[in-house]
Amino acid sequence: MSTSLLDISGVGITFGGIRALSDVSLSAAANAVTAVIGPNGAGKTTLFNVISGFYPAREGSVAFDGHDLLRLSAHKRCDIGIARTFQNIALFPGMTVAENIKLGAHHQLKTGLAAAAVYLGLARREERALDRRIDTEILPLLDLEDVRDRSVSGLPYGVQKRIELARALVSQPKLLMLDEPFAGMNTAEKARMSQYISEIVRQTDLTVILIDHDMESIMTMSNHVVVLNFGRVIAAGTPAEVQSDPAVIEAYLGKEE
Ligand SMILES: Nc1ncnc2c1ncn2[C@@H]1O[C@H](COP(=O)(O)OP(=O)(O)OP(=O)(O)O)[C@@H](O)[C@H]1O
Repeated sequence: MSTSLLDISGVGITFGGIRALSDVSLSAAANAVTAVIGPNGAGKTTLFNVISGFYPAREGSVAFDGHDLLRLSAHKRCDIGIARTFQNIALFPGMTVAENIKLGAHHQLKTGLAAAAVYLGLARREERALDRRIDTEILPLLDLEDVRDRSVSGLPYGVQKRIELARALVSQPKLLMLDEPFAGMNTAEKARMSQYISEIVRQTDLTVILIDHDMESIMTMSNHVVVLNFGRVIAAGTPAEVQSDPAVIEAYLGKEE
């Protein structure tokens, strides 16, 4: 049996009168891909915001790698190995690809990039080690070597999404949360992105939890799928299991009269 890295149990959250999550429990197996799907407004983003610490959940518990996550600040959650990408591209267009990726590690540098810029001894060594890791590990992993020194602006959308993935990976997270990694992509870009994610999970000990609406990508690349509807878990299992689950079919297609 696979061990889980993230265990969510009985999480609930209410905004005004809206019950966004109700008694949500799920586990993300270590070194595997768990997808959270569901119709619009089902609570997927809210769940991500609870895990990453943007929303405070007062009901339930979230255990991550031996930590009681709900007690920790969002910043501390980054420090213990949780990274996240966002639905909309949030790169700095005037900076190079390597510079953008480097920003993903800034909170880990003891000396900070500002100090590194003035070449203090420790800062310089730290920055060199980071540059080396980006060049030897991160860029090859995502086939970004050729665009290393290119400005991000003007690069194709699919490449920019890969740079975001690289920026999230540079902090060497244990858990990577991907918010709609396939949104806005064409079929070829989606296929490449799902191959990259699968390959990274295969080559490293990374655990991925993602939310998206693209069923084809999710069903081909996920090990485990959790379905939310109206803030509740209505199904969980392998892609084949959830696809044939009557509650899931009803949530997406509506009940036949
Ligand atoms: N900060 C907030 N304040 C008030 N209501 C919120 C807030 N965040 C989420 N909600 C509500 O919680 C419910 C779940 O929203 P959420 O964005 O998590 O759904 P989702 O599954 O991510 O939807 P989508 O697929 O459309 O992105 C919705 O009714 C939404 O309006």
